[in-house]
Amino acid sequence: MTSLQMSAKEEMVEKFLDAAARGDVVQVTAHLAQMPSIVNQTGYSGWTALMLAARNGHYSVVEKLLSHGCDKYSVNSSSQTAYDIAKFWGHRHISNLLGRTDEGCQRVLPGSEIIPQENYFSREMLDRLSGKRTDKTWLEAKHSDPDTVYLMFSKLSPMVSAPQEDNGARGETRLCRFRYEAVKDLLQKPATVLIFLGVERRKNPSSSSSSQNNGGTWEPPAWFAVGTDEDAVELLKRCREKNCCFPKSPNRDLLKLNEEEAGVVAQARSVLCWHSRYSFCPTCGSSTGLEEAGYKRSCLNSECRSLQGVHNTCYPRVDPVVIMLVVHPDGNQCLLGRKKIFPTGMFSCLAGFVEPGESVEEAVRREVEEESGVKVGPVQYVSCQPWPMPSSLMMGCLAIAVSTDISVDESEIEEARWFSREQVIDSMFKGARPAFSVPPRQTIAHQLIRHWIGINANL
Ligand SMILES: NC(=O)C1=CN([C@@H]2O[C@H](COP(=O)(O)OP(=O)(O)OC[C@H]3O[C@@H](n4cnc5c(N)ncnc54)[C@H](O)[C@@H]3O)[C@@H](O)[C@H]2O)C=CC1
Ligand SMILES: [Mg+2]
Ligand SMILES: [Mg+2]
Ligand SMILES: [Mg+2]
Ligand SMILES: [Zn+2]
Repeated sequence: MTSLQMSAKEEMVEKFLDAAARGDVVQVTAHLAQMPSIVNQTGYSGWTALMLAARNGHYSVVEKLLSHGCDKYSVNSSSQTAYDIAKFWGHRHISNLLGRTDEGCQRVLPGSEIIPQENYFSREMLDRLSGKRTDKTWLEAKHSDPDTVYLMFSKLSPMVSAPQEDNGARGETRLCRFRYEAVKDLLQKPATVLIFLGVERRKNPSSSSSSQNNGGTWEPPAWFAVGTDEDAVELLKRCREKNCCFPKSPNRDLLKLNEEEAGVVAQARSVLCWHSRYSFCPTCGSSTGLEEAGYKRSCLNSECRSLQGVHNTCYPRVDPVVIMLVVHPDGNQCLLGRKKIFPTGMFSCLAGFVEPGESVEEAVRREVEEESGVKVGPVQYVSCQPWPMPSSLMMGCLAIAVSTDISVDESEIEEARWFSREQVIDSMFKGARPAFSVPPRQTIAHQLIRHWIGINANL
């Protein structure tokens, strides 16, 4: 290309940008017809036609540019999108238009089809066999089966054998497993809650297993959770393993189990938490009784409305929560926040409960805007994590910001910041001077951040 052609092209770009800034939709259309690739060009100011039209409130030019595939996520030298500019200058109709959801994931997150890692607490080691929950004969036979495994919970905490920290041992924290003989007295007590968790998924009997059903075929061992109010010190005496305890801090101690046992605990703990909170019927206040091997609680008042039809008060709760890594429109920064209760220096993904009648995508947009003031456009689901404190289901998403100014909701978030990809990599892989610390690897927050780095690494 000669210098004369270059300047002719530059001249055309400047004329196009000028038309957009003046709101001359006829001229803008003519330029786009003559040279479609002009749509995302920037002039000397580093602003696109969309930014200029947004600055001056020219709605029809903005519409025209968007209809020609203009990139609404590009940023000027101050990291502002056209959305930011329209909002700053008070052109609400334009910021609403630019804030609408549509395409955009592929541009900001190319390669986002990468399969995410499995999350902690999500592994299903047991087959839940929900059909057996109403089969009393089968369940009773399993109770006394010598292969059946019982897990013991006190105050919603499972008995574990923990490695001794003082002598530097680095063993694994493991669930203590009991046989029928060691718990049968507890099963007779009215306050005990017994939950059928499922049967092991393994297909072949090990040499020590002898469990058979009535037809004589081998069946994999069944697992139950026992929730009891008995004295914890006395309960610990029942176990032959060393260093047993009921950990005090679920948020910290339950993250030390292996993946398989963590999955079983996620199931057992959430159901036990629900029983501990639903002793009385939320509809009429009468006492409730346990049914279906621990998966139902029904009101004992025969007149109660909750006994007609399907009532969600009768079944264990799952509370949906959205958790999202918000990606800057430039694709190279992400938004992380910290709550006051976080350890010093730790930043994590924003999160919040889904409200009734709300989609996952809308919950992501609402929570991000409430907590950080940042507006989100496209939302992409990545993976989820059961979080048994007490019964959240964390739905992990990547979300693309359409605005970049931060204004935190101080009642919930102490600080929120954009971190560059380099800062995130440095913090995650313990670089020389990490800007912050990341949440532990067992959290979906950690995995979402890692997932985003993985996507970017493919650029
Ligand atoms: N696994 C992970 O990586 C992470 C897990 N989490 C979990 O997500 C949950 C939700 O995140 P937040 O930012 O606290 O939510 P949030 O931003 O919605 O604010 C929490 C507030 O929402 C209200 N709320 C609405 N529905 C509720 C419900 N069903 N249960 C309890 N409170 C409810 C309460 O006033 C509560 O204080 C947390 O409880 C936490 O356990 C949060 C961040 C990371
Ligand atoms: Mg919130
Ligand atoms: Mg929150
Ligand atoms: Mg909320
Ligand atoms: Zn009732």
